[in-house]
Amino acid sequence: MAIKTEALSRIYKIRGAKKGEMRERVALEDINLSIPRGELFGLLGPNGAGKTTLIKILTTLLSPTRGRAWVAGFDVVRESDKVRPRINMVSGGETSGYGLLTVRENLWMFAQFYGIPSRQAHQRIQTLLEMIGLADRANTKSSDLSTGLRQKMNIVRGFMTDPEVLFLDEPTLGLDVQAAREVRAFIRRWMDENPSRTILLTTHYMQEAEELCDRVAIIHEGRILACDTPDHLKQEVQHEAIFQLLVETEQPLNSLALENLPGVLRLHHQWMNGGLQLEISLAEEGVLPLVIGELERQQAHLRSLQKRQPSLEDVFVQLVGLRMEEVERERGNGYHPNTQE
Ligand SMILES: Nc1ncnc2c1ncn2[C@@H]1O[C@H](COP(=O)(O)OP(=O)(O)OP(=O)(O)O)[C@@H](O)[C@H]1O
Repeated sequence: MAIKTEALSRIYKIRGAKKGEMRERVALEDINLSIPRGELFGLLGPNGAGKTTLIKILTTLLSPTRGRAWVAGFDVVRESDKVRPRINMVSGGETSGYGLLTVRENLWMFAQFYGIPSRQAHQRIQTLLEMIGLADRANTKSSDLSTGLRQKMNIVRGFMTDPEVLFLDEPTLGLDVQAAREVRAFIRRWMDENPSRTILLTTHYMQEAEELCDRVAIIHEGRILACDTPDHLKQEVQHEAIFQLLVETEQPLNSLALENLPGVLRLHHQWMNGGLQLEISLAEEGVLPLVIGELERQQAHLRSLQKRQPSLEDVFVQLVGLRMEEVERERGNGYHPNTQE
């Protein structure tokens, strides 16, 4: 196993409202994971689910409160000195390196920190810069790079040591569609080049988990709710018929009346492009005429109707009862600026 955890838990002590009062916040509870070598494993969950805490423990930056974890066969607490040379980590949105140095100089500096022999370092930097599409900016000061290009430099920094196990915490956070696509393609290519490489990636982008990961664990409030291949996870909701409807209406929609129709499993609605977009999960397709009838009764005019395949978002909703963005909104810390959607 590249990564293994047994009943791993982490509790933070936080100040309570009263003076001197300390409270406990459970960030991870009884996490049991077995990730074999060669797997690109995704941890999918909203902000605050415990993803970063888990990565910090596995990368020896934080101690667990209970339970044990092994990375590359070594205990992350007792043998942290053996774990560290075998791993690397990249976090989305981080700014590593010095702005005054060029891309190549920054990467060279990190190669020296990591102890990579000079000739090998030069070669790896060049190969990785070409692979990720940054070779033409090698001599640009990193402070002059856009967010996307700076993140590509960080990615090269993480991959440069050719780690046995690589941890990517939200690697495409805040990137535009094109940059995110290039970073994902780079990650997949790196994995395909060597079957013994392992990546644990965290994300709250459903599509990223679905597209990139061999297996995905859905994590919420410190617990793993489901863990399987994206296809197997989606099979759980495969029997549902999911429709996207765009309606025009002058008056507020009585969504409760729609939700209470027999056979309607879930309903989500939001204003979009001047109309109201409804996403509705039905026990079977035959329920659709009832929905359309109710919309007509409410004088909501149907502008478009589309059936769509179930996604990991539907799996999340089925497990948690809310969409991921609703969980994040409820937490009150807003939604990450999601430029990819
Ligand atoms: N140093 C800390 N002290 C107290 N509570 C913390 C600390 N770090 C994280 N937490 C809390 O632990 C829980 C899990 O946080 P964590 O950062 O691991 O989640 P996450 O899934 O990585 O989300 P994000 O993407 O927002 O970092 C949250 O409730 C968070 O507020």
